[in-house]
Amino acid sequence: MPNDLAPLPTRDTATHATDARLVVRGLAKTVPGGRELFSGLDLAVAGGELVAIVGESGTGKSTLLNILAGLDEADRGVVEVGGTALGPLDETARTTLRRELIGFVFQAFHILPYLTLGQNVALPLALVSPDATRATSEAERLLHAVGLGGRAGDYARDLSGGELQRVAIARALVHRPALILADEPTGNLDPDTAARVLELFASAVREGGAAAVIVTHSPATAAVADRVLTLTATGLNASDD
Ligand SMILES: Nc1ncnc2c1ncn2[C@@H]1O[C@H](COP(=O)(O)OP(=O)(O)OP(=O)(O)O)[C@@H](O)[C@H]1O
Repeated sequence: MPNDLAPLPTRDTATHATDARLVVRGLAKTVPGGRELFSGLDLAVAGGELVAIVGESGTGKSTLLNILAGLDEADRGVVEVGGTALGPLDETARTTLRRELIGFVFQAFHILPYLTLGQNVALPLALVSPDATRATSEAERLLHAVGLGGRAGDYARDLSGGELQRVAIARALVHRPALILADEPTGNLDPDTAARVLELFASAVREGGAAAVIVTHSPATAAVADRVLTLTATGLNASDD
């Protein structure tokens, strides 16, 4: 599949020893009340690699995803996406980076109810590419892939929770982001649909060369990942199973 999106920002080779699309170093976060969610967390995710993060409720998985997205701040540490450190960026530059380099499947990143499914899915690509025809056709292709072929003209306000989740997955993939962040991406789907959508998600990540981080409680979702890491107060640990 062609990819004529803008090139990733130039990498500072002096500080990047790997080809990781996502690099996290020494991340620390203490929440009000004094509880430490993580202390000195390190993570590198390569292009085409899918990492699942699991862990008990309240260990900070969603908070970590928000920090990786530049939506929340760590107390210490560095997050680099596509070779660019988020910390020094102002809010405008962070928004631009998020738009160009990150695809989200978050509950909070709502599908817009008064746009059609096609418009919702095309939006991230339309924002970074002048080729509206391509954005429309890519959106239709991805809607078909998530089982919503022929529904591009329907309004998002009329969809079920599981249908909306599939639209969110299509929307996260459409602009071929460097990094895909997903929070329980199949949480509202029946097992068969979840398996199909996960398969699409995993092959889009591998073929498109994105780095993907998925937070999940679902063993079936974790099973498609290349690495499963468990978040505890001491950091991210490789899972035994
Ligand atoms: N800004 C904040 N102020 C106070 N507490 C916070 C803040 N952000 C996160 N927390 C707390 O940090 C903990 C981690 O929350 P988070 O939602 O990241 O956990 P999680 O591992 O994703 O949990 P779950 O699996 O239940 O979704 C929770 O106890 C939450 O209340």
